[in-house]
Amino acid sequence: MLQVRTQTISLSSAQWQTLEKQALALSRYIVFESADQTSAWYGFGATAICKPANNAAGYQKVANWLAGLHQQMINSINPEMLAILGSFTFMKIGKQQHNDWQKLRNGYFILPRFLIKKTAQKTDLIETTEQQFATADIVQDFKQYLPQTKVANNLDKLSYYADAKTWQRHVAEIVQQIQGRSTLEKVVLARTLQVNNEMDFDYAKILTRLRQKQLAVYHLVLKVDHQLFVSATPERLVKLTASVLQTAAVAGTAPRGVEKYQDQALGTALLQDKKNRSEQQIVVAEIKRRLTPLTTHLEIPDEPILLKSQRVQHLYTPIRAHLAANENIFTLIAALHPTPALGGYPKEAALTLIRRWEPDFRGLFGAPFGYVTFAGTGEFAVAIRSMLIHGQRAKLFAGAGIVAASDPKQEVQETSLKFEPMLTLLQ
Ligand SMILES: C=C(O[C@@H]1C=C(C(=O)O)C=C[C@H]1O)C(=O)O
Repeated sequence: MLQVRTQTISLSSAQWQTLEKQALALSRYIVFESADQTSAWYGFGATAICKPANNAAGYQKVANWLAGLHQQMINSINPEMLAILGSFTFMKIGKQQHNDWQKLRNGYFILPRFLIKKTAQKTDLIETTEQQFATADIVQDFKQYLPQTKVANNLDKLSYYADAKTWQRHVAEIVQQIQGRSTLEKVVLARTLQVNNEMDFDYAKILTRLRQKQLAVYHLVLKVDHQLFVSATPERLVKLTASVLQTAAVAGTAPRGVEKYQDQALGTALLQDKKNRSEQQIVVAEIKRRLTPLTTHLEIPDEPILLKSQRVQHLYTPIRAHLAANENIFTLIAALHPTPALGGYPKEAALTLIRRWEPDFRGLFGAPFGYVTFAGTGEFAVAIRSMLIHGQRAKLFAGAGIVAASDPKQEVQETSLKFEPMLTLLQ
């Protein structure tokens, strides 16, 4: 049996800061803040957990788990008020490469013990339990549940390690393969930057900087035991409200300009650049092909526009459609992930090259991270601009789309730029 209750609450920003410090002392804490910053979910602790396993059956496993939770629910609440949150993995890969990701290696979904749902209008606290509620008062229960924390005052002393030379050679190898194989068009290759600290990283400070420094992007956080995964991504995989879905083709990258005129010039050049346009067109065409059997009223604009975040801008095509009967958010994710924005084209050939040439297992990097309500609505972002931290070590991930016309040196620069959102949270 599953018991649920909710209450509208109000939290000052000072109370929120204290609350998040306490949350980070829990063994599980999860955050999904939408890119427009008008809605957010926060999950504290866990009433139930599902590890999807990193293969295609994982989507169905989470769908079944959610349906089972729904059946056990004995009281009736608005099903939009209750959600599971979590992440799938980027892809299936050999066992030995899972080490770094520990409990996250197969993906991780949580029915939180307490949830906070924030919208522009109100903030709600939601409690779930498989037992009886501890007290009659939900706020009292929440306070008792949160651990008391000691405040760490860590002075960071950082060192960096990235093997950009080797990666550049791998990019050159892939460019050659694409040029030599008429069927292979694009491969997204990622690299990592390791940042070591003399002290443990201060997780609360990192999340404070995430809100201060990374604007107009999704904020994704998943803490399990001592590991913290963080992403500040501009990229939506899918949002489903009632029966309307929204997704996007995001690919092709240019820096932001310091001055407005520079920024506009860089944006215009990106919109006119043949290599970047073809990189992005591959994504648009493939999303269209994959969504056609699952949807009706598919709307795709002819021309991309620009999607700007703090340090980079991308070519961006917003896509809308109506969901066909019998489809749901899980079948959408299964069809869409990974789009050629993160995998490549054709998908299987690209994934084979990623397995062969990437030094690190992607884990949750580039994976679908999001929430699904008990009404079946929800949203998943693509967890790029992300890192995995464990105590004194942080591993940052960044990838770039490689096509026949790619210059390996430029791809190194592009991925360096894509490390910055996470670097600014550490420095
Ligand atoms: C893979 C990343 O980004 C993706 C690749 C892009 C590109 O190749 O231009 C642009 C946006 C994202 O779809 C990343 O940021 O790590």
